[in-house]
Amino acid sequence: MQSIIKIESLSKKYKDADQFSLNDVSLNINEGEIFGLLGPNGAGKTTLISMLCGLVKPTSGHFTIDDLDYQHHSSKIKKIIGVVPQEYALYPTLTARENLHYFGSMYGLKGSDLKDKVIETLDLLGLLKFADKPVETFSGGMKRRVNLIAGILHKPKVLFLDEPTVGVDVQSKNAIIDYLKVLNQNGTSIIYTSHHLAEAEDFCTNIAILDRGRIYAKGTPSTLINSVEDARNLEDVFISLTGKDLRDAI
Ligand SMILES: Nc1ncnc2c1ncn2[C@@H]1O[C@H](COP(=O)(O)OP(=O)(O)OP(=O)(O)O)[C@@H](O)[C@H]1O
Repeated sequence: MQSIIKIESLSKKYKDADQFSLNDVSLNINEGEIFGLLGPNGAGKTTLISMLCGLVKPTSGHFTIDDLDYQHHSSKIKKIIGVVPQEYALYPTLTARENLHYFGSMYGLKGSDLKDKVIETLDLLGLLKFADKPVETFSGGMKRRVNLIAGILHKPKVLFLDEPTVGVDVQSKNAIIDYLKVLNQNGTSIIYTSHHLAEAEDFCTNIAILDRGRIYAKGTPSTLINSVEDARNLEDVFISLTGKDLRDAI
């Protein structure tokens, strides 16, 4: 299988921080995968995704996306990736349609291509009848779905999602996961973070468990479960690897 992302010894130490938030991480992600980055609060998941999306500069190390070196081809990389951030990246007073036309045009879409794509995806995610309502009137689950559409209008080859189902009800979660599965079947490689271990167990083809800026384990969900004695599910693996201590820190 062909690698879509190759990460070599990637590290990040934020300005004025005492410790590395990501420490010497190396990882290969294959084309066509749904790859889950799991870990406790503060493990380094957002830091890793933010570096891969070009939002945070690595302190050291190297990575390529679709064989494009991030140091020399960042603008080419930006064209082939989609990013769905943890925080809503939407204009609250604009309608869903206006928000999506704005984000689509930023990716170079225009005319009937953009108009039709917005209608099609709003419909697929159950939002077409709310297309002309301001996003500030939407529930959390509806905002999450618009946030997702904003990241995929340009049909990215690689899609990064940071906790795409946080704070939503089961119905919205299922709509989001089902839509992501369709995107993946149509050729988009997916890298996502989540705290929903049962969701990740069902959804991901491969998983890396991070803690304290390092990768503790990686493999398919079933390989990881079989590698830990008496583990019944991914949550047992997670607790066995990362322990029960709270990760409160400021
Ligand atoms: N801009 C920043 N400046 C300084 N430290 C930061 C910054 N962003 C994150 N950190 C620190 O880096 C570490 C990793 O944070 P990160 O947000 O990547 O973890 P995470 O696994 O995504 O956590 P969560 O599950 O809570 O979202 C934490 O200790 C955090 O406090």
